[in-house]
Amino acid sequence: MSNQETVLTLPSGFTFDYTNLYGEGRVAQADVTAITDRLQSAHKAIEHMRATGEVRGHLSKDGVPEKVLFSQLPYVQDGNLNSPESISRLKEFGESLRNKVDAVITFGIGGSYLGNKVLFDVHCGEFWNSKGSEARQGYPKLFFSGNNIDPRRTVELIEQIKYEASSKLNGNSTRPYQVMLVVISKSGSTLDTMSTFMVAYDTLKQAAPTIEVQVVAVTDPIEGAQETLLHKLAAEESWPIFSVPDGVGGRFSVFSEVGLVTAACIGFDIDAFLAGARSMDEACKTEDIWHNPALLNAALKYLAAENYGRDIEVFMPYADYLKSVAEWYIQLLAESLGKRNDRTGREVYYGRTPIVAVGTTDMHAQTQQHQDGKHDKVVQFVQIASWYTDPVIPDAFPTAPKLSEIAALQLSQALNAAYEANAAALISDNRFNATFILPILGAFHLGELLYLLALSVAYEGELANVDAFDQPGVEAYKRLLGPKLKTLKSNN
Ligand SMILES: O=P(O)(O)OC[C@H]1O[C@H](O)[C@H](O)[C@@H](O)[C@@H]1O
Repeated sequence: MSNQETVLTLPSGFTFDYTNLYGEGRVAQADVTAITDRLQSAHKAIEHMRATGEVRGHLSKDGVPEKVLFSQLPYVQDGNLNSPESISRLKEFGESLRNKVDAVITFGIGGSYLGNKVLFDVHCGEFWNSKGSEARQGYPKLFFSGNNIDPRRTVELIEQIKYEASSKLNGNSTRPYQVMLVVISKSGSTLDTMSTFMVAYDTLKQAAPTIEVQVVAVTDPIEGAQETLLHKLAAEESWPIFSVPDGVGGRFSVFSEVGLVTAACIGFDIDAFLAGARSMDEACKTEDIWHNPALLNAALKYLAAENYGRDIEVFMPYADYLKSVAEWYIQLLAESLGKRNDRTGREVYYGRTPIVAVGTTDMHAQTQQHQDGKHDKVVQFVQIASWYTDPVIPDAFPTAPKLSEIAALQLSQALNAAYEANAAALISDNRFNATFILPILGAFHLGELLYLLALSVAYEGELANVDAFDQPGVEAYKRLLGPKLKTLKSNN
């Protein structure tokens, strides 16, 4: 098989290069041919999911049939979860913060955090909060909390906000420092999120009049007997509410108001992001596996695990600001596919253990294991084809020949050479790897990438016959944790 046939490039330029995953000694043509019928059934099942929201065998936490609606999110239409009206409301919300709100703290964990962090990293980078308001185009600083119950960081974040509110950093402003707490929880009562939120809310409220606190809630909008605690609280306190819609699990919610609220707070291009997701969804409507990136990715990873024992997936972008995509993917892969039972109830212990890595960073840390450890991994690279800024390495020390050797190269050339060398070294010992290539690092291609991965696990759930949309395993510790907290409180 020639190289050309193992690279799938979409009209947008988004590319899936699976040269080092498919062919002689790798996942073979015969492996794919052997599951032709199952690929077709998987495709039909996903078409059915798109059209109706129904996924065979999927039950909610309460054991009742539940729709799966994430594939509707890229389509902004009246009557859809994302409608022209809801998107306008988000944009107006974002605009209303400009030059008015100094800092936003979003509280959330799992699906209520990971996607938001991706949008923040890609749009804002590392230094957003150190920039002046003008460089942020009037959008607020943005901090994350609730992603752990860490006492030290929680206190340090609050101290930082108080420090920022001091007149020195507040541009000697006479008005109070405006802080917006965005509390995100689908279930509305997650310990990590709510405990840190309550600490911050209470402490920052006490800093009045130097600090003024507003709260926005993002939660399941359902009312009545099943209303979430956060929804009830928001209604009582008159906090604005955005929705984590029914049928959209946390790990798929970056395309819903969960991710889009954060996007609005920082001026991230919501339209381009959803357009990218939409464009990927369109590309994945063909049943021809060789032209459908999500089906192809799912099939190759499934076969690599089942037929070749490659049941660890190292997700390794060559870009600092995509590390959070790897972290987001951890939850997506682990909660969707890590299943004890298949849909018939048979014990299968399915799934691939996800690992976060970053190139080139982890070439100096993990690569030893990838190259010489067990043959049990697929390394999934992500590469950026073209960078907005790309300095040339200067010949700063001409008397040092070793350094002069790399002078005149652009940083991206050095980065790409390192990636290519890593991929080639791995495959030279039959260590499976594949690469997603984004033409540039921006909202559209990010939407393509995240949506591809989300749809891919939906396909793989079908191939492995597991429910990709539940997470019963996380209930085990929760059943122990609740009583533990009660005992602690009664002993205090
Ligand atoms: O959004 P929340 O209801 O607060 O849930 C946050 C997270 O909680 C649990 O850990 C679930 O396993 C995750 O799927 C979820 O994303």
